[in-house]
Amino acid sequence: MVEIFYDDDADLSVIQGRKVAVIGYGSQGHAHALSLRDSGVDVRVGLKEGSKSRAKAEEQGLRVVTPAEAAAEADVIMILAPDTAQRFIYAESIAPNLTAGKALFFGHGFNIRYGLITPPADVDVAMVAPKGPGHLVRRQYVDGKGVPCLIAIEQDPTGGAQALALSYAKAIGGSRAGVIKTTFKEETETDLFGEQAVLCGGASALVQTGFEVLTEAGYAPEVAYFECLHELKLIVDLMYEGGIARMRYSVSDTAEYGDVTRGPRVVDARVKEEMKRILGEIQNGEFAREWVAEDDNGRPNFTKLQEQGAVHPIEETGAKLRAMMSWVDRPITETA
Ligand SMILES: NC(=O)C1=CN([C@@H]2O[C@H](COP(=O)(O)OP(=O)(O)OC[C@H]3O[C@@H](n4cnc5c(N)ncnc54)[C@H](OP(=O)(O)O)[C@@H]3O)[C@@H](O)[C@H]2O)C=CC1
Ligand SMILES: CC[C@](O)(C(C)=O)C(=O)O
Ligand SMILES: [Mg+2]
Ligand SMILES: [Mg+2]
Repeated sequence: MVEIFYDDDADLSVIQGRKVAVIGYGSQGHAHALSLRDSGVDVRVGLKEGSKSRAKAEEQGLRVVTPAEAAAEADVIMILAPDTAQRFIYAESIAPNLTAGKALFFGHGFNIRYGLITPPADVDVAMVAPKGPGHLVRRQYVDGKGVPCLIAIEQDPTGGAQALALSYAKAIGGSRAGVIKTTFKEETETDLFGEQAVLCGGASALVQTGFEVLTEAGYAPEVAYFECLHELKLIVDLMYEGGIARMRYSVSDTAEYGDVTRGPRVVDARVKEEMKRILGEIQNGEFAREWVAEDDNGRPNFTKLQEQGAVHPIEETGAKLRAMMSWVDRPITETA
């Protein structure tokens, strides 16, 4: 059984008594820094000279210093820069300032799990990993709700790492929804699997392929868009609120019969075998090696695939239709 913690299990004063550095001000960084600040925590943002994010962080009332200055001032250092940049930031700016008794925090376990960062034994190493995109982490916090978080403790020389991680999770709203204790290994491997096979990779490929099948068969792209993308959110909202059972309760019998008889033909045994291969590449480090090398080489393949995705016909159809729905096409947070 996993351990789940809620607001009453976490003491906000622990993180309020520390100085926190948030390195990076992107999707997660802005959400953590603003919500920590709003929870009464002494927070500074670490960004390199000339950073594109600096103006936004300052406009939003945060003090911005360099990553090295932030790491020197703070005793809790949360790295929320891209996973592939973290080992360089760590070596240049954090390691020289990581004195005994400080805490090094991560929002995802990639660099620890794959041995790209090796902190000294006399610092706490922990993770607070929200299970949702950073902009929604912030939106939920502002709305008085929260995105569930995972916490993990890799090193605990002070004996206080878990209380500190729970307190941090409370400050960003995580313990309103629930904080599950895991390990760096479990978080990293499941997170990568989820985003590749189901949440991002699986879902995008399913939507694009469904749209292609309908439009190639001569159906209107607008009808195909509503059917394969727009309505997906409405269906997933029902799953989110009450599980697959609630979704099946709400759709017609005709839809439910099609679901249980045709769904397994789309996601069949071959797809499951491919998902297992993808999990294997995550577990044996092959994906991490490929991604780090791709980034080191200037991301040629990634850039090509991003460009292909951006010009997929579903994007043009979607942009036109979303412009007609003011409540759909909006910034994802006030601060984004
Ligand atoms: N995106 C998400 O919702 C989730 C992310 N995570 C994890 O959170 C971490 C952060 O991810 P995410 O928020 O997507 O990251 P982003 O790609 O949004 O981070 C961009 C930010 O990092 C800054 N940055 C980039 N390079 C450096 C550098 N060398 N020194 C200092 N700052 C730098 C950028 O500055 P500039 O503007 O100057 O380029 C920008 O402020 C990762 O570990 C990720 O796996 C976990 C859960 C969900
Ligand atoms: C699903 C993608 C994610 O893992 C996340 C938002 O949780 C990420 O790395 O961005
Ligand atoms: Mg994730
Ligand atoms: Mg992820």
